[in-house]
Amino acid sequence: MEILIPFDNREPKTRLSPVLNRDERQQFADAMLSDVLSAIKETNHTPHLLVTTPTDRSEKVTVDDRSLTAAVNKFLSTTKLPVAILMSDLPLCTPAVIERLFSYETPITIAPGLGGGTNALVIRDRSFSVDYHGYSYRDHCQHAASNSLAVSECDSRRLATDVDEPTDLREVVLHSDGAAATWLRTNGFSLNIEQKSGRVSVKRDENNNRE
Ligand SMILES: Nc1nc2c(ncn2[C@@H]2O[C@H](COP(=O)(O)OP(=O)(O)OP(=O)(O)O)[C@@H](O)[C@H]2O)c(=O)[nH]1
Ligand SMILES: C[C@H](OP(=O)(O)O)C(=O)O
Repeated sequence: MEILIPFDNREPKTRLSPVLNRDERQQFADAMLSDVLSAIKETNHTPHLLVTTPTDRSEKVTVDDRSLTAAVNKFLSTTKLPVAILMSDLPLCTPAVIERLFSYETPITIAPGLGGGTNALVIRDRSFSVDYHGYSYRDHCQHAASNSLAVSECDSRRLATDVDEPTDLREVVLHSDGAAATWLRTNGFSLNIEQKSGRVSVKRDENNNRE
């Protein structure tokens, strides 16, 4: 099956601005995309990048500079079904969880993100369209219900872990050895135990200042 991966690397991951400058956010977003593509390559599915600007990557590419929702819906209106949509900021994803995503037979499968987003979708019915941002998981479930489409939830920690905010970096360093984790380690990020709370966090080496 084709897996569409929307990717906009013009001004990516703005919520990581407190810890990464623009150049670093672009490198890190690109590393996360590499992890997602590496996982897909270990499956029989075919990646298809939906990008906002041309890319040198060797995968099948569609360039569309419209907003995320508009570009994905345009793609859905013309593509063959079923199709999957997988976000690029899921560096913990593995071939096994990608395969699991396809194991449900309902018209719609959704892997929700922590915080209410929609990290992955499998769409088998043409009456479905996307509406990203906010609590899009709930919106997508409601949209499916209003079209009488059954939904399966793919409940996966790895697919739920989208990297949006500085605290999410901890999950990457803890649970991955891929390109994004390597980028973080190379750029001075390591695990830390907070003295007061005993909670695990990441800290950045002082010699790796983001300025
Ligand atoms: N093609 C396309 N992809 C997008 C667009 N906006 C976001 N994406 C991709 O959609 C996925 C989820 O996006 P977000 O989590 O909001 O990531 P982001 O926009 O880079 O991060 P923030 O600036 O922090 O919101 C990622 O794979 C992004 O690269 C867009 O306008 N067009
Ligand atoms: C695209 C958006 O991502 P988030 O902002 O939740 O990471 C969503 O999943 O609706």
